Amino acid sequence: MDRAPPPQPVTDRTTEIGQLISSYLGREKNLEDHTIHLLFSANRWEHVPMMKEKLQQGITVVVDRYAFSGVAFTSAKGNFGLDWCKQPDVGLPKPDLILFLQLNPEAAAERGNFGQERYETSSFQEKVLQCFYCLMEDKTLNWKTVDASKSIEDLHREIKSIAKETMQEVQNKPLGELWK
Ligand SMILES: Nc1ncnc2c1ncn2[C@@H]1O[C@H](COP(=O)(O)OP(=O)(O)O)[C@@H](O)[C@H]1O
Ligand SMILES: Cc1cn([C@H]2C[C@H](O)[C@@H](COP(=O)(O)OP(=O)(O)O)O2)c(=O)[nH]c1=O
Ligand SMILES: [Mg+2]
Repeated sequence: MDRAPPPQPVTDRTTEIGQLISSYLGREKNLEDHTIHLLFSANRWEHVPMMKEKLQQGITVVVDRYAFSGVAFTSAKGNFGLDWCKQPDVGLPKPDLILFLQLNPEAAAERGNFGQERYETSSFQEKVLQCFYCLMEDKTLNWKTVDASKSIEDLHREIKSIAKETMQEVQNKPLGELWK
């Protein structure tokens, strides 16, 4: 059996920055668009020492969303250049694999937990999706798309297999820096 630690979510809503983000997403607090973008990035940077420590110990780090959501969500607002959006996250630990779980919006809506928070509207999500497609054109990153309409068990099996393959491939490679 694998004894991997539980995945670390990044948006971590427990830090002071995370609490600001959480109240913004819950519409309790309004923040200017540049400000929230930088807070999301800061919330990643505050985890970098811990991530590097784990990686140095040979632990595989699994991150939910990461800088790609940062760029996709802010650039979907329409008044931000892609370069500006990427800049605060330049130099973060570079992922060896980025899994994009593809699911059509109707199926996603049926799964519940949709529509409460800021950004959770179909029209905005459609713009975010286009921004993700744009990010996926970057061939210096190892994007893999998986079909998320499968059952949790089948999806788990597929992801585990891709992850194991990647772990083999990169075990002797140095850690890279994102977008550098
Ligand atoms: N492959 C799957 N098949 C069926 N239901 C799923 C699958 N993956 C997630 N779910 C369910 O869909 C809901 C939303 O999933 P989640 O991963 O939390 O999405 P998000 O991060 O986009 O909010 C949860 O109730 C979860 O149990
Ligand atoms: C990580 C990140 C998420 N987001 C958005 C995507 C989500 O709408 C929201 C919260 O993300 P998250 O806390 O990962 O929740 P979930 O995946 O369960 O919806 O914040 C950004 O706008 N920028 C970011 O840098
Ligand atoms: Mg999520």
